Amino acid sequence: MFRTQYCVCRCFFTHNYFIKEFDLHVNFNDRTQFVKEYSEVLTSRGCSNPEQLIPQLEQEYKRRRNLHDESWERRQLLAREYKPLHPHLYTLQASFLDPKFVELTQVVAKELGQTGEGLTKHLKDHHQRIYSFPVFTTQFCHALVEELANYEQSPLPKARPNTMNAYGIKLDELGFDEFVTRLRSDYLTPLTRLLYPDWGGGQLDSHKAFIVTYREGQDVDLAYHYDNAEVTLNVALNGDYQDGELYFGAMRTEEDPKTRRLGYTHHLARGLLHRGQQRHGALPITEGVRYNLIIWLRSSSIRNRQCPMCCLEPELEAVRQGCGDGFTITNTDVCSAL
Ligand SMILES: O=C(O)CCC(=O)C(=O)O
Ligand SMILES: [Fe+2]
Repeated sequence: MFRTQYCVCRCFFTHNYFIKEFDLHVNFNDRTQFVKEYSEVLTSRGCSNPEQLIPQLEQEYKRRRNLHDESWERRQLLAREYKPLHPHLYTLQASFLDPKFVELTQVVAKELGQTGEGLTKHLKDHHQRIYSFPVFTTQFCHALVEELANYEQSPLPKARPNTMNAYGIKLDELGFDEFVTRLRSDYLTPLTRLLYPDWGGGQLDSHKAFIVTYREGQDVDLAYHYDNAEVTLNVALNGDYQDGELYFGAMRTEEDPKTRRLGYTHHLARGLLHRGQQRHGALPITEGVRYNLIIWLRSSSIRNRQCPMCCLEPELEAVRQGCGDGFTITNTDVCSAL
């Protein structure tokens, strides 16, 4: 018997620590390495004493070490204690989806190909392999935002969605795991198989799904970055805010001239697909609150060969619960083989 275990790459514990005040990603092994490697650049960005940043880096290390176990515990707690405002939202139904999205995925699944009318009618090509299309009905988006606000206002614990966005909601913890898995396998995979075959688009086997929120007094923008994903879906869940556009640059492995950025304005209920390794960021909102659903779509067939964060062959560490960062190892299960 073979057993697949989900893993993280060990670089998660040492790489890509984001220092928001100085808009800098750093690697952190220990004090000496950090001071030696980053003092100069931090000083040039106005940091008077780089050593003062060490406690926050040590705290982030601890958060990362305990992340998967603590996340699993929060998930159990929320399942017991959280009272959903709209319980029906938690099971994906075709009626939540824009009929144009359903048609689009059916056209693609039937392999009518790139020239099929349903494809060109509903899928907008923004160049650089970035595509947008309708995803949900506006009624569904309104109800989901009400649900999210209900949870935000509850006294129950909330985790930051990822290492850069400090505010938002991890959807697996709130009970949306089945929902996102069905969305991924029944609707998104036909599209990603066609559009990103070279990024494992036909072999997506896990995801990390979260809501990012931007509001005055919390995060209002997001620094330029790449995702821990092969392909990313980003859906706008509301429209009552000002500004907050996305901008895209070059792929992570390519030179990135600042002059060649592609802008994108979110539209309520519309989704955007892009390669996770294409650099992007979000400009500040100037009014209101912005809620977006982000799904980092992952393919172990791609990432088991090269980690998208350290760019090396991943050094795997199994997680006890959940899907880790979507890497896998397959073990022979000795007990069941006996
Ligand atoms: O703010 C957005 O719409 C983009 C968020 C994003 O890029 C991310 O969370 O990885
Ligand atoms: Fe991103």
